[in-house]
Amino acid sequence: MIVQDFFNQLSSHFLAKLPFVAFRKPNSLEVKALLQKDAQLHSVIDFKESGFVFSPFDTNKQSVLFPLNQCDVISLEENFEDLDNDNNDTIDTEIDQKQQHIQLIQKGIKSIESGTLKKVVLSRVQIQEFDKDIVQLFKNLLASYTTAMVYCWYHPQVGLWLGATPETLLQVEGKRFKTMSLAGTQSFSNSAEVTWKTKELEEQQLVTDYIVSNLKSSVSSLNVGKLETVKAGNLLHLKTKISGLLNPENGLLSVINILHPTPAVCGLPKHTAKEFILKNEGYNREFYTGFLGEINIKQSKSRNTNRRNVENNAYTSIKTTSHLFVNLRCLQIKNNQAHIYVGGGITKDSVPVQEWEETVAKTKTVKNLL
Ligand SMILES: C=C(O[C@H]1C=CC=C(C(=O)O)[C@@H]1O)C(=O)O
Repeated sequence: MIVQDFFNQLSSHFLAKLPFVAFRKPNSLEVKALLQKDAQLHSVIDFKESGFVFSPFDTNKQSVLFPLNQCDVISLEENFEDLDNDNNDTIDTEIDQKQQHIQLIQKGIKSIESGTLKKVVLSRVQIQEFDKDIVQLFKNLLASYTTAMVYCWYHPQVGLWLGATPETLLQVEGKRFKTMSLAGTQSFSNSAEVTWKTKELEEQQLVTDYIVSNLKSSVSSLNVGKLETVKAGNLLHLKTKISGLLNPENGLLSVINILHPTPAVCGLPKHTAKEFILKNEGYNREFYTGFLGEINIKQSKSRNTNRRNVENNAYTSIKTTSHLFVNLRCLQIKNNQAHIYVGGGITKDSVPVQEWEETVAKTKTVKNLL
């Protein structure tokens, strides 16, 4: 498909107030869009549906589905130029927000010191004027973040969200699954030498341990990779890849229930942290730190694509795949304003002002493109 046609279709769908999602998975050239044919709001019932899911942080609330059989699917292969948007290095001067967020972090630390809470991820929303073209903003995200899941999601009854997230929640192909423990943040300073402090190493280890111990009884051949440093925009994170085979009795829903929300976006113990967040953050996260992506998509896989082995091409198999991402580094556009959502993991060793600065650095992922 021609680039201009693809984006024109997104624009007309948006103008017609019809639901759509356009996205590009990490390190891929394919930008795909599901254009729902009518404006109906579909909910996910049991994660056995096929289509694109958009789920909130609070799973007591509704997860939205764009059912594959109700959508036109279009796609595009394009190498978007890396624009390197390091300009616009604005310093956040919202003093009220700063004091308020620091107080929230201090409350979190106090609660960790005096109770059962080990870690809590505390966040805020930063609002700024926005009156530009949505499709252009999506193109800028595509050009800037080639290793992230970049998306633009719209439903007239729910809202308009865009983001460039570095975090996979769950990838399933047949019985094979992959997930990751992603936590700990520092700014990227162009140096090959990266050192991590104990606070970040421990914060990320808590996430890895949680995922591994909770998945153990539902999977086999569990493999925990080496600790890596990964770059996401202007930030670095610690990451551990985790993979294995799902036990036959475990469907997508049961694994999502184990993983979401992970201590990378909620905390530990999960329920105490979630309660603390819902009671103290003072705003509604909505879909920030929820998850999004395709579920139960049938894909044909050729076992051998070597042309000399033509007879092997007969062994093409159909696999069901799902790929869900945690909704981070995202924003919502409402009434000509951009609502940018950012947070960070708080532990007993957190320094409130540094945690504030981390959230400021995280806003830049999307703020620099507005
Ligand atoms: C909650 C966010 O990031 C999570 C993912 C990576 C690193 C994080 C951290 O260092 O705190 C967070 O756990 C966010 O970006 O809003």
